[in-house]
Amino acid sequence: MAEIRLCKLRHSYLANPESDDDYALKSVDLTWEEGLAYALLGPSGSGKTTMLNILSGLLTASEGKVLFDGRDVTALDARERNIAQVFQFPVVYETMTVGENLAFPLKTRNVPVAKIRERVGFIGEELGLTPLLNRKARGLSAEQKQRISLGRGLVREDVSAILLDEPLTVIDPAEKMALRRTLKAVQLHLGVKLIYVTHDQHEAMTLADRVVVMDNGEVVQVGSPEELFNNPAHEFVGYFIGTPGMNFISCEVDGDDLVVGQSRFALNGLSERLKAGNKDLTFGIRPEFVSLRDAGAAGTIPGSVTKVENHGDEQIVSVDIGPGRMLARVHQQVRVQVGNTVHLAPEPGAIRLFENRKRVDLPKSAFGGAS
Ligand SMILES: Nc1ncnc2c1ncn2[C@@H]1O[C@H](COP(=O)(O)OP(=O)(O)OP(=O)(O)O)[C@@H](O)[C@H]1O
Repeated sequence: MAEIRLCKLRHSYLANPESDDDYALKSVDLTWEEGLAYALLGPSGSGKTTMLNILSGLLTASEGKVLFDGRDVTALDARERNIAQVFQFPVVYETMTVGENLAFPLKTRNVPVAKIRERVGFIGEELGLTPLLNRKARGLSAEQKQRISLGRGLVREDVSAILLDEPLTVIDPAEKMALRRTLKAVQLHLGVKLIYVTHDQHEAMTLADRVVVMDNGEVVQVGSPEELFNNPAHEFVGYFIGTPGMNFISCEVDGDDLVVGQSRFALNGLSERLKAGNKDLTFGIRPEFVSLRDAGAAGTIPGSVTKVENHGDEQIVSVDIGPGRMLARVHQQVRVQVGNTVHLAPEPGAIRLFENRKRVDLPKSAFGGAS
């Protein structure tokens, strides 16, 4: 399986682009490693499909190169790149049997009959299609048809990567989980590079080894699901990943402290460095790492509860702390009501600081208690 590199890639759908705003993709440099499952995650219009189509060869980028194992394939079409693509709507031949559908990409490449039989049997088994091999595709469910689409890509031993563009969109909710599990199992078993486009963070986080987060035509961060959750490189990632997303509160440096709402956090000698830069600082903490205290203490921020949302065994508590709102995700047994005054205690090791929306690299011991 090939390593894929995108070098200085830019794409505009306009004939004469003038500013950055005219580009659907703005300068992307990215390496897709062998054998890993990737999710391409971002909101609508962020450039995911554009990137996928450039990878597959359906679209030629306005600028830049696509390299497969160092070979320049920028000018080659999808077939010459050995890329298989699975779209939102399954692409199957309705009048053919499932087995004939799976065999089709091999027949058109004149693969010997015995080999075709072997590969169709193998892939049918991998995708749970064996009992359906002799059935006509017509009348099968969308989920079964999407398995066939996937199988038509996987059946070729020389396939460089399988690109999937929101493949679960038309699948019945009850069947989504099963297909996602099959995808993950097949990817692990066959070691094929999988690139999966989605705007659903849950899908991305459960399926991928690496998530490529896109916003407004740019790659904002590439990382494992854990990295994106624990160390978002950019406020957008902190906000987009997580349910609910990360809390962001505007803050400032005063003397040796970081001031957040009415609280001061000792910065352990880092204030000079932060003062030296631009002052657009944001304090970030995930709701999962905020607990509630009845009384003020070092390391807490006072505020007034404005909303309590019940989520089964947990509740999301919304607290007005003056310069903004902070959410805490706490256990159902924590007793809290709208109007209560609470003291929010962010876990010091989980506090992140952002300067001009980008995360500041700080040692874990950066934050002391509040005073
Ligand atoms: N064929 C096209 N012609 C002109 N503009 C296009 C075309 N396809 C996409 N765009 C524009 O390029 C930008 C990126 O679109 P793209 O479809 O790549 O985003 P996306 O993240 O895949 O969004 P979605 O999740 O809605 O499919 C958008 O502003 C979109 O309007």
